[in-house]
Amino acid sequence: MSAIEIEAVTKSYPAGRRGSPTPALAGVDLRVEAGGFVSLLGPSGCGKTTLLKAIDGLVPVSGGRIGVGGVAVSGPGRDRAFVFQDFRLLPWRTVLGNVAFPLEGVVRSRAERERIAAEYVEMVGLSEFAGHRPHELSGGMQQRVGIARALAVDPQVLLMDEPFGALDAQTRELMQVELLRIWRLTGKTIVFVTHSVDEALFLSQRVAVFTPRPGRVAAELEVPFAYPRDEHAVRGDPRFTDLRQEIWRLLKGDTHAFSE
Ligand SMILES: Nc1ncnc2c1ncn2[C@@H]1O[C@H](COP(=O)(O)OP(=O)(O)OP(=O)(O)O)[C@@H](O)[C@H]1O
Repeated sequence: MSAIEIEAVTKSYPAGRRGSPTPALAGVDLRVEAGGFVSLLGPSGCGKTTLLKAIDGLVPVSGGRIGVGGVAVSGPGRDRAFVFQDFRLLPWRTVLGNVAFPLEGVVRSRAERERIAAEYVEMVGLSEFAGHRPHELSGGMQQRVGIARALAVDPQVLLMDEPFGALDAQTRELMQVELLRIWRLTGKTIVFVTHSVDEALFLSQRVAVFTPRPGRVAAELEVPFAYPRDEHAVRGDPRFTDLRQEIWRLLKGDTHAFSE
């Protein structure tokens, strides 16, 4: 069964006081199977974040339909959680307090909230830092907190918007390996927005390449490497090079790929 079904989704942002409406999405069709890992790649401004927010129910679509777990999305819900590029942690709260935050209003007992939060803090390898505040952590550690916070409500779907975009190259690679470990451990469905072709190919089972704005899916490519993936083996595989070239060809606007 598909966890996420996106059918003919369009989105146009209303005109500001002087401008005209901005068409952001122009008929997106995409399915993500339960437990699947799909990356969205596309030129800047093609509507990737808009689509992710629409799946989260933060942005209403103008047309078409989005279903999650067989239910039409009409607003945010605990079956979906968002991971932001800029972490968005509460600076006055500890690591444990940040991860426990989304459980407020869901789990009555504070002790129980902290028990659940501690479980996810451990999952992302930060138990030692549970009492630290965000400013005492590196960027990679802060994003681990962001991931633990997203997992804390036990969502079906993780929506990740360039989550490693603000990290240095070495930390980014470590976080990619870490994310695959967590994905395999939890079985979540992941939709992952990135600007990095290599990151999309290393992480996901499928890559959806978008057209320039207003975006729609120009092509979907299956990534054939078995998990657990070894970075050096993947990068050294001739199929990696072929897929990489194919994606770059699409991103550079191969007219045939972008025509109807
Ligand atoms: N709240 C908004 N109001 C008006 N226009 C918006 C709003 N949010 C996004 N847009 C416009 O919609 C289009 C798609 O934006 P979006 O952020 O979804 O693209 P993106 O593919 O995620 O871009 P990037 O890769 O640069 O992050 C852009 O032209 C953007 O200016």
